[in-house]
Amino acid sequence: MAEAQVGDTSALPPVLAILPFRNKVLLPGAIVKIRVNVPASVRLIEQELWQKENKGRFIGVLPLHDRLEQPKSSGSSISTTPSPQGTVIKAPGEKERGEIILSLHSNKNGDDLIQWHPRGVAARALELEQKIEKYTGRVSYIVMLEGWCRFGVQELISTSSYKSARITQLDRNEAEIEQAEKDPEVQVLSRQFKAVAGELISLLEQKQKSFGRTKVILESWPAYRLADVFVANFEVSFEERLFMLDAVDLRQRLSKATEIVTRHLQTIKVAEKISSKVDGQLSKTQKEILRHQIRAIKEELGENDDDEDDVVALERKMQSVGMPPNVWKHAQRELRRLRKMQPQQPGYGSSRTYLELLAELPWQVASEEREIDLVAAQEQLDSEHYGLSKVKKRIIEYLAVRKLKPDARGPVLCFVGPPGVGKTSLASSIAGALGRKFIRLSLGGVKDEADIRGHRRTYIGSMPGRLIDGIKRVGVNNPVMLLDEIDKTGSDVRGDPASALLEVLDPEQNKTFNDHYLNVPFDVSKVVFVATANRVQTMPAPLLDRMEVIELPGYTSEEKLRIAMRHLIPRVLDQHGITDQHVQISESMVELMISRYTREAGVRNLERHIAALARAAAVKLTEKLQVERVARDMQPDAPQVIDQGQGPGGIADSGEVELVVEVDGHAREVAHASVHAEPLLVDEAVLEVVLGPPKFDGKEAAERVAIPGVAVGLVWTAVGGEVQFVEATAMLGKGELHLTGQLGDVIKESAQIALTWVRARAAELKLPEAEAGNLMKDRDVHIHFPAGAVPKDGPSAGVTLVTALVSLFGKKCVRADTAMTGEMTLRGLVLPVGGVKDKILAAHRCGLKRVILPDRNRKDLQEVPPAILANMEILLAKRMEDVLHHAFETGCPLKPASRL
Ligand SMILES: Nc1ncnc2c1ncn2[C@@H]1O[C@H](COP(=O)(O)OP(=O)(O)OP(=O)(O)O)[C@@H](O)[C@H]1O
Repeated sequence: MAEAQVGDTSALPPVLAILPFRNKVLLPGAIVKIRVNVPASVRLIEQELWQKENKGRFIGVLPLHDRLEQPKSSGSSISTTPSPQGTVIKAPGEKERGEIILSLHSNKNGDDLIQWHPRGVAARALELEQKIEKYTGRVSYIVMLEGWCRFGVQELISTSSYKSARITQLDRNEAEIEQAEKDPEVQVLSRQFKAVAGELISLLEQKQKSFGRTKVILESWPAYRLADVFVANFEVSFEERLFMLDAVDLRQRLSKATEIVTRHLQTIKVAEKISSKVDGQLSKTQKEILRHQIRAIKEELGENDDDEDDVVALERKMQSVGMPPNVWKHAQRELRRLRKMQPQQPGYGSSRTYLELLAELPWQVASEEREIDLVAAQEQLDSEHYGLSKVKKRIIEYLAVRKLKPDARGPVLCFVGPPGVGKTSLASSIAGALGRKFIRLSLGGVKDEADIRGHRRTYIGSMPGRLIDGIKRVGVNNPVMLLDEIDKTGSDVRGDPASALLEVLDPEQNKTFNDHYLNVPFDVSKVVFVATANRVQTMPAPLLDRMEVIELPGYTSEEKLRIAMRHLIPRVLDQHGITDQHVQISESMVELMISRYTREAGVRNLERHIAALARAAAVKLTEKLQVERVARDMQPDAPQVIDQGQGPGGIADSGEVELVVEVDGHAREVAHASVHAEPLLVDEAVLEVVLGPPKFDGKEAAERVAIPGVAVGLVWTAVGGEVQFVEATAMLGKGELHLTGQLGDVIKESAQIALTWVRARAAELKLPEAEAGNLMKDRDVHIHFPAGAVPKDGPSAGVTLVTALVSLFGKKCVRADTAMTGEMTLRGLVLPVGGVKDKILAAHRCGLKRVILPDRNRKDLQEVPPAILANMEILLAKRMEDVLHHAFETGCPLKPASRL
């Protein structure tokens, strides 16, 4: 026999024992688990279900209302029949559905009104479990009930134990259902219901991933049965459940179920939306809570740094600096990143430093440019610098152009000259004349492009380049920026700094200068660039091309004297807090300092020596102050007034009547002592004490060339010209040439040429016979360039080498006041050399009076200050014979080749 299915009404008895469901409804197909402990119901379960022979028996589950209002329906009728077993309540006829059977159900107060619903559901027990309380022995049951089919109550019979009802079966039999399902309306409604039910299942499946079985049921079960099951499983009101229970008509049931399921679906969707929002809010709140906790922990540990507040302050600062919009966007992105990080997190520090840089850069801040006053500028230049009239003229021209066209894209001024000639201070005077801030970037030794352009932030320890760093330090975007020692940048594997400089100096590109660290463009077009270099030869051509070179030659002794008297001494004394009342340096002493203590093109060392004298005077003054203090301390009885002549020692002579001991006592004490301190009178002895014995005495050349074999040459270095001695000596040997003094290849070759030339002309030069012979065969020649630690190279030592060798073998001394320079060919031609002006200045500094130059360097003499030319004898030579003719003290064996 086929097993009965839910809804199958064939096995239903006409009378069912009634289990009341208070305010609850069991629907067909639904499964509920209930605990039964009300005595009447317990008896029902025992008698109807617990007995073995009753297995599979149906009971009726009938909803029971609590204190419902009296139904308004006039058609409702209550019929209660007292019987020996109890009261019989007559239900209305089957047609009058929805009416309620009222019953008086007495509780303790005896006044509860309860109402039986006229329709219920027959149910079977799927599981049954008896529970007996341990102490009281009370019996209860756990019953799992399955709703089977709807019934209508015809008559409710109250017995002493529990109620039962005469019923009529309501759900249709199979044939009727088949018929009903053919109704197009039912079909549409079924489809609609299944569609929303399917949607609901899919949604729930996404959330719980365990609705596989439900889907199968959805596909295989008829819609009208599913409707009951779905509604049974939702939280719907009692009234709606009752409605479903009453909905025997399939159309009614399906449309109500569709409505309920749709509503449920909407509720789930809205709930999801809300919950996702709430989730977000929650996580924000959680973050806030975490932040509070971290702060509390830090406070507890005594590390209360208000990082968050700092970030807010940083943001505010960034807002106020007026970044361009694209930079501000970029900064905000970075700020968001920073906010997400903990201060301990790697990367926090670097991100913060980066943002601080963005906040500190002067995006909008500029020095207020004042109207350029050319007269004032000229006065300022004159007051700060002696001489240099050509340079000053060019600067004034430059300023004039800027005055007419402030954004003029003129070439970058580049001051070229030896150290200490005032390149840096001229640049700062330009800044003063323009009314702009001044910043100096030292580029000496910069080999890495990243030094100019910065390291990308991916590198650990990355930094902005010097340019951006300088702009940050100076705090304005239009300073005068000095690119100091621009010739000392060199390129290697780390890139070419010069190419980065090109971008900086190019007016087309520097509007959007891109520092690798900064990673956003910065406009450096308003910066006025000025460069300095010691020499132009080493500068890359494209860089040089963008500059206007202004040469600053070294100073003559006379100029140095003027500079010292007018500028250096007053400035240095002021820097040391003293005046010319404390130290007196006469012109003759400055001259001594220039000639005996310095050998430089500029005035840097001279300034240093003056500073040493100023320090000595300061010490003297301080000592005097101390003496006065000791003296005062020794007079406890005279705290207010020191009478003239009463005080011990120096105080008695001071003529002072006031003892100063107030708040600003020190300043007044200094002033007091100042007036009466003996000035330090600088004389030769003081110079020796303070500066040490003279480094140069002017006799050096005379002493060194006193032996044959020594000649004085002139060389050129990056820091200007220098005097260089060449020493040659001969000894028994195999005719070899030895060279020492850290010489380069070119200078070694020059020595070889010189020796060959002398050997070839031994007879012509009338060198002593024996010497000439030995020179050819068994003599080794050693040529040494003193200052062996300094590398030397270049061709211009040629004539000096020949002169030294001729002196050696001719046993004649070279004139002590003569220096020479020039490259020499094997045939004896003297070729021009570079750096003539610097070389002549060097000779002048060393007290040499005569300079022998290649004839073809004649034009270079125009560059030499006339004051120097006036004091020196310049001799020009076309051939080696001319040089030798000029060089020797006691006449040269060779006749000069040309008339000079
Ligand atoms: N013509 C001058 N008049 C007054 N002072 C001068 C003059 N020339 C140089 N000085 C002073 O000499 C000192 C050195 O000058 P500065 O530093 O400008 O030299 P520099 O040429 O820039 O040297 P470097 O190449 O080493 O940087 C400064 O104190 C400067 O004021």
